[in-house]
Amino acid sequence: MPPTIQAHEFKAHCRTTPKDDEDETDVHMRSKTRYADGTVKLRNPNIELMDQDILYHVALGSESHDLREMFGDVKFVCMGGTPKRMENFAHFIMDEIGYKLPAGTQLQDISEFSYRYSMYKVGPVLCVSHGMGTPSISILMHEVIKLMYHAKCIDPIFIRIGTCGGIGVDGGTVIITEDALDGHLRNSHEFTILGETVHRPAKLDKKLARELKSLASADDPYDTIIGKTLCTNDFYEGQGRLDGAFCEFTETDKMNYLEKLRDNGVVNIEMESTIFAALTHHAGIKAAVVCVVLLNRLNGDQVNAPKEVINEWQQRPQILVSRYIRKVLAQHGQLKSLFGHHGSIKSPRRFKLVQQESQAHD
Ligand SMILES: O=P(O)(O)O[C@@H]1C[C@H](O)[C@@H](CO)O1
Ligand SMILES: O=c1cc[nH]c(=O)[nH]1
Repeated sequence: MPPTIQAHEFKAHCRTTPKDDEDETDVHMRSKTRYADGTVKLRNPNIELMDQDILYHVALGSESHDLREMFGDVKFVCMGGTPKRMENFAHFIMDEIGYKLPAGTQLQDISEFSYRYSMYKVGPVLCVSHGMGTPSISILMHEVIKLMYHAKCIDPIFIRIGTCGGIGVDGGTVIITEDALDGHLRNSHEFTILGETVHRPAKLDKKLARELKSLASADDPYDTIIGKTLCTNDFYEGQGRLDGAFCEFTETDKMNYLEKLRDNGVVNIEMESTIFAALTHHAGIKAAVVCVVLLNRLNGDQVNAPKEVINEWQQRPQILVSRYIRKVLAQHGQLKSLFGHHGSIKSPRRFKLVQQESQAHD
């Protein structure tokens, strides 16, 4: 049984959140979120007092599984909305980093029996689906951050691979988030904890964003840009769409709003970036968000690109992230088979074959 913790003790333990306008230096943050050997330290003293920690929504537990043995080598946690995208990414990254599964085995959905999220592990890369919106990704992230702690992972890097609507940006463009903004254009995420409003900075790693951008190739038949991302709690009214079940504003209101976003440097809209940035920053985890644009919202609301086109677009953030993973592994002499110089990519055609294979296994 977990120990009982008095409310005032709990508050004293947990009230480490900086105020709105405060920030923490990297050194201060590191001492809060890392042990001396670089393994993840939780900002919650209750967990280590518990006999076991059940990561219910990913169907894992600190006593039922040897989490250190299973996940201790994880360096990159890649997440995206759908189970299929993350399964495809797992197959793709396996090929890209030359990772070989033990003979006679195939990739398995580790969280299959949670019936909530999907999780695949390819050597140092964990590929997890997070569902749609803040509540879904928030639950997943608490459990995955705890997983990093139980597994004693060293300095893991989290990357969200998503889709979004563009503001003055065409479908197929890849956008790396510079700052994640909430619906009030604040660079923070608003939590309600014990009935109180708490803001945590929605900070992503700027250096990582620049590094990802540097891996875009002049030969890519699409643009890769960096900009601000608006995060909303809804796809329809929350993103100023006229085509939801309800709409109580005019097209002019909508366009004025989108123009205002553009004037504030917002280039895309999605639904997870502020919570993703806030939780990773609070955990001292380096993180980035890379999304592909499905439509230019200045031209409409409906996602009407053909399925095959959308499928090809969704591979683009994955290609960029795989270049980054390959580069880091190569720097550490951990790339099992190097094909071409680091940062080079396989052709999209080859990726398609990998996807078809994985679909054939469905
Ligand atoms: O990662 P995905 O493609 O799920 O991200 C965006 C934001 C919402 O989750 C969803 C809305 O269609 O797509
Ligand atoms: O317009 C869009 C497209 C994808 N995801 C979003 O949240 N919005």
